[in-house]
Amino acid sequence: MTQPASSGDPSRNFLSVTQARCSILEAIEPIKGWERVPVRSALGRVLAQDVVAPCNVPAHDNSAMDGYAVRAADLNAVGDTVLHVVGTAFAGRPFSGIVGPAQAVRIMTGAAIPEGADTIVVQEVTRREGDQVTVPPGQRRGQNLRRAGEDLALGGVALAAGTRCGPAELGLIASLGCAEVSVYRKLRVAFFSTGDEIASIGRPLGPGEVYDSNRYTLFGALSRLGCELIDMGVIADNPAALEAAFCDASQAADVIITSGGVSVGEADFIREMMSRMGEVAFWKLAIKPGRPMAFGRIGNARLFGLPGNPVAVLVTFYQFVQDALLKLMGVSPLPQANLFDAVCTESLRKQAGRVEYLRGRLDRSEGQIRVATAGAQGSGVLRSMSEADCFIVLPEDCTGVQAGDLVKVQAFDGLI
Ligand SMILES: Nc1nc2c(c(=O)[nH]1)N[C@H]1C(S)=C(S)[C@@H](COP(=O)(O)OP(=O)(O)OC[C@H]3O[C@@H](n4cnc5c(N)ncnc54)[C@H](O)[C@@H]3O)O[C@H]1N2
Ligand code: MOO
Repeated sequence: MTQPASSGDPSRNFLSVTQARCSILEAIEPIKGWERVPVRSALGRVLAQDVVAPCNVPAHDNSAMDGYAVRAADLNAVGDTVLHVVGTAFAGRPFSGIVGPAQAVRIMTGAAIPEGADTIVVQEVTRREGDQVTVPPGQRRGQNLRRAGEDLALGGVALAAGTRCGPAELGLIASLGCAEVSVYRKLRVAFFSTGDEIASIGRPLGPGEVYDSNRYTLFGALSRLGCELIDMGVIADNPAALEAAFCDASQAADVIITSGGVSVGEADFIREMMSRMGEVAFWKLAIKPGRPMAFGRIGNARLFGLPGNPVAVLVTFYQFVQDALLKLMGVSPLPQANLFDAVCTESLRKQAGRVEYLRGRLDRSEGQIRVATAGAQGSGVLRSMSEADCFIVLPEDCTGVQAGDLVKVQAFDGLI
């Protein structure tokens, strides 16, 4: 899809947030390369192949409780049963004999169920005298047993390709005895800031300059995703330097992310350069902040030209770029947007025709989820972004909110 040139009417040619998300996700496929890595190195990585269980987990029937392994057929339905204790089974040190009629084996949690036994009686209800144990009525055949393969069955898919590995997945892979897994190679992301006024940290600001914060927010967001970063620094509003940067980035990276220069100002020629060197599918969105955001490609590299305003960078990153990167990294299915209702404690002005993302703070006290804005909402105000714990998401058709109205919020937990 290529967005038509502006007709001069500012309300036209703005792509909706939903359309933009869909066309970005439709346009990209997971990268192809993968590698074998040791289990611990798989943290945060995406499985490129199913992990098929090479054994049962647990490997053998075992006891879920400390107690006695018995034969249900021996137990009296109404009165007590006295059994002869013939041995002990520890976790890792099984009882090697067979439990015969009227016999029991002392057993610990995790120990293999001895042959002949089919039921575990929990220690607390029994009475032990010498080598005899008294079992009360009311036991159920098969109780307190963990069956071989009840967690993961031999030959079954323990983890599907596309799963992003967290702590539970590392443990699960280890529980199968696997030392290595196949994961997609790391996504290579090149990023740079643009603008003559952008100064790198470490030197005093010149007249009219601002310190580059976008490369640091992007560094943080991309590092969390586990991308291989190619930080290309700050590129001035100079066509030759920009062209060289795009050329290098498109050869080295799967994805190029820039900030600044995508609006309509006289030094905003990033977008034109992107179109000349590659292809820009669209660049004007019905969103605030983040209205000028270019999506396209240069060569084989996907391209996200984010706006310069620091909060617009973060909003567009989390609403469009992050899921696109996850899809490229092989994640399937993509995480669901964590949207829920909250009572807005203040009135908010809103212009129809665009989705607005306000920085909010949630209050979950007193049995109700409430939200208020987290300070000044200008697109350059990073402080309120840092103090926020959610976005308040006001849909396109909303024309304002009264205090006490329900609004949709998107918590930063799991998103940022
Ligand atoms: N006539 C119009 N002007 C603007 C429009 C518009 O539609 N018509 N859109 C506004 C919106 S919305 C945004 S967002 C900005 C985005 O413009 P650019 O992507 O061209 O961004 P710049 O002009 O380069 O910078 C905007 C702002 O952000 C500061 N900035 C840029 N890079 C960084 C950085 N790496 N670290 C910190 N701060 C940065 C820059 O100094 C500017 O203040 O355009 C509006 N204008
Ligand atoms: O959309 Mo701009 O990103 O409002 O500041």
